[in-house]
Amino acid sequence: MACHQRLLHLAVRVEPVSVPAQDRSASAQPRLVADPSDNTLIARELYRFFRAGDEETLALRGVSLAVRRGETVAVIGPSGSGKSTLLSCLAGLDEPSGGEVRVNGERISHRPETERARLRARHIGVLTQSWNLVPHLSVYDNLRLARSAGPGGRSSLEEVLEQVALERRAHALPRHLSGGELARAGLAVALANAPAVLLADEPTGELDASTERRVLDLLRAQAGRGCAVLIVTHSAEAVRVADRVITLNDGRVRDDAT
Ligand SMILES: Nc1ncnc2c1ncn2[C@@H]1O[C@H](COP(=O)(O)OP(=O)(O)OP(=O)(O)O)[C@@H](O)[C@H]1O
Repeated sequence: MACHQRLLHLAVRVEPVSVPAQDRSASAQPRLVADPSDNTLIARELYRFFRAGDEETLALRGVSLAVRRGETVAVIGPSGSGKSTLLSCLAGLDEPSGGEVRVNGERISHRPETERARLRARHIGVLTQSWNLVPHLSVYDNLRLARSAGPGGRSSLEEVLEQVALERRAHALPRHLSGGELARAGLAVALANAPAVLLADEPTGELDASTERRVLDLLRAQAGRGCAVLIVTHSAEAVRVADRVITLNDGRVRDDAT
């Protein structure tokens, strides 16, 4: 069998099944808690195979994890270890080749893209370094747009802006914001629909130390409000504030409890 066929075979052979914890290796074992409803975000045995021309990569090799309500988890690992691929699969932005992702009890993987987008809008806030801001809209209008795409939330948009201490910049355009303000505006957009899960990909990469700390504090505060927060990061500070650290290596999990 050609190499890519072997990899694809391996990837699609993995069934999205519930494997008893004792049957899994310690490294792949999701941290399932006694009350399964506390596991807001669950990934089981995720595989992701890429082929670009002759180049074939198995970016995720059986990644399992769970994040509870109110928990902040940092995902670290060397460049190319699969962190962003994992986040994309968790967010339903990408489809795993095998395995499954559940958010708030609903399966988000292996569904049509429109269905994944609907589930993401309902359950997940995503924060990336591009901040997901429409450049010609004010911070407030960006927030309004994000809310119109989802189920809304109990807080008013003004309250969401207060949560990230940006109420005074509500009418500013993104290009007039500082780096820290941009990060907080991106966070406000991610929070527009009161998500149960907040996924952040290198949210503090470009920020100075004190701004970074402020953004991390805001992410942790969301966990304090009951969100399950997962941060992909290279930042030692993010690792320090996390309740738990998951290390990826070559597409596999090594779970280091902190
Ligand atoms: N769309 C794609 N097509 C082909 N290969 C991809 C694609 N996306 C990711 N990969 C490969 O999958 C592997 C994991 O990439 P990923 O971006 O997830 O790593 P990462 O840990 O986030 O890296 P970094 O810390 O540098 O951002 C890498 O070998 C990468 O080249």
